[in-house]
Amino acid sequence: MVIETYNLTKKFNGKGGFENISLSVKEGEVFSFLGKNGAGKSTFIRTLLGILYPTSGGGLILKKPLGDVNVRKKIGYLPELFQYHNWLTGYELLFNHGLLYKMDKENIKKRIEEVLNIVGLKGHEHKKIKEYSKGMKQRIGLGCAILSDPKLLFLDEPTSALDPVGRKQVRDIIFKLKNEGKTIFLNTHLLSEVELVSDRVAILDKGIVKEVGTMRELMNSPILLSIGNLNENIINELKKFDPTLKKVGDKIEMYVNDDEVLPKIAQCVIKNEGLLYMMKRKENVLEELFIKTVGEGDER
Ligand SMILES: Nc1ncnc2c1ncn2[C@@H]1O[C@H](COP(=O)(O)OP(=O)(O)OP(=O)(O)O)[C@@H](O)[C@H]1O
Repeated sequence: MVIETYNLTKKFNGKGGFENISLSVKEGEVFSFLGKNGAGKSTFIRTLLGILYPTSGGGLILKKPLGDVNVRKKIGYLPELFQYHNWLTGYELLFNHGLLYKMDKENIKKRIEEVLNIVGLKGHEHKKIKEYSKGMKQRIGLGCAILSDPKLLFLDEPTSALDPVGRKQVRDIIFKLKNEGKTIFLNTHLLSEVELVSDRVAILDKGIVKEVGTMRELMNSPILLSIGNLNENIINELKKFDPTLKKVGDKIEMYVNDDEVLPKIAQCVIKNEGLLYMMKRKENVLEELFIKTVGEGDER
């Protein structure tokens, strides 16, 4: 495991923060922490990084106790609302970041070239950051986070402030990093991001983990089929797969939860000369689960 926590709790004078979080993150996975504003996501990352001292409980990062100074060099962190040094060029920002990591100068120069390609800023590195768009600023922030080639990356709301194009660019970088074998811990409140990039998700509500699982476990999304050219035989046979199937116009609509039955349904449709008009997963399942879990009330 790359991250393990045991009943980890951080409170501020008994309030806010998060409590009793026990979870583990495997090497190479994208693990997303999903929660409303104020749920405790940033406090959790900051506690894992050793910036905040836990109130109780503990954990391991890259097999070392939280706060271990040597581990910090192997971790990349893109904080929420990263403060950019607007007067520097992208290149200068990356270079200074490398010096902070105590990398040697030749290595920094070599790594900057790689990082500029990964974050898609090659050709823009000598512009001042004040001339960068929001998306470019977020990508140079990501560049800083990956400069030391860390095994583990913490990204705190990396796409919240971006337009759809900027979001896609950041998402593509996350995929690239995942393909390189990095482990990524992502904080977000954007459900669409979670659906697209995560292997596993935890839903955090007022500091408490309410759900955790793979996307498939959490979404367990039924599949909707619409079938026409009906006769009594086909309806009776399809009822075995979904006893609650409904007639809608001249077609039937039915739901199944298990992909394994799809070939059997296909055989039944073909045998009875039915016509398959639609087959799709039910949408917004994660949104429904999220709202059910955290409620529609205001943040705390
Ligand atoms: N330094 C602090 N002192 C006191 N309370 C704090 C401190 N930092 C966070 N909190 C409180 O802890 C709770 C969790 O805050 P946190 O910033 O971790 O939430 P979040 O899920 O990251 O939200 P957001 O998406 O708005 O950043 C909030 O109630 C917040 O007010």
